[in-house]
Amino acid sequence: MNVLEQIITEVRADLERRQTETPIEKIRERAEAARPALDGYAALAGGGVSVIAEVKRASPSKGALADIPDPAVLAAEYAAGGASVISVLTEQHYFKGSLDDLDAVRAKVQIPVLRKDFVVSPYQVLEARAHGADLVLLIVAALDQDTLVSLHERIEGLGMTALVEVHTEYEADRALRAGAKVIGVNARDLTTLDVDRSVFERIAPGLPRDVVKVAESGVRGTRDLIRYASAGADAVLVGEGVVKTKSPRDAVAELVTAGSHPATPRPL
Ligand SMILES: O=P(O)(O)OC[C@@H](O)[C@@H](O)c1c[nH]c2ccccc12
Repeated sequence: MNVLEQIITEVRADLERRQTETPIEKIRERAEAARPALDGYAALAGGGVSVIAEVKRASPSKGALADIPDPAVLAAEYAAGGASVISVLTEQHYFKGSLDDLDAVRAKVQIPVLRKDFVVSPYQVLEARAHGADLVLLIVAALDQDTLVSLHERIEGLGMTALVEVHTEYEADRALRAGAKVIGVNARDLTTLDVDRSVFERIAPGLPRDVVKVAESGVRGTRDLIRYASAGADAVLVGEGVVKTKSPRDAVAELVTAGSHPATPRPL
């Protein structure tokens, strides 16, 4: 089994436990009672390169990254630094996240929040909405085409935005066929965990204009952001590069500034 398959195996076991504890009807009720989702597409499509800042305690490639005793405090720092969206990892074994983290962040910030997990079932989509998510990650490599299409429909049907993650041209084609309007190109291969930033440069130019293009992984500073921006990125998703800094707010602000359009010259 590769890393992605290992993670998915545990995610399915966790999911089964939650499903026996809380029936889907209950989660559906909570999803319907939640405040309507914010517009994730609009948040990312705005001028310049938007920054999605991630609450990430650990990863399978790096192990522990940051303690993050209070994810709400970190998310507020990101928002103050100018992040457009906050990404919250909710996978518990490899990333040390939880739905409690999602709740805490949701209660704190006014900007859209992404549920970052290995979503394989409609139950997880309803859960995301019930916990206030505005965007949900779908990883093409983890899903067959029919499941991808149906999960994508459910996300959009609940008023949320799907961030559809790809790593190859073939996966990008599958994402487009599923109707993806926001596509994340992950520089990290989830089966080997290797990072290759040129993957974005290969795939992004082939995507339609109106698709929001998100460069995921490998942004360590403004140089990486500028490289992704010149290859057509509308947004970057940053985890390690912002969780590990002394001031996450300043780190995000620096990226936001580097990604903003050069000021239009004033007419004399
Ligand atoms: O920490 P980085 O290199 O900035 O990466 C962030 C993000 O792209 C990464 O966390 C990620 C991208 N796709 C995922 C899917 C599942 C879990 C995590 C991810």
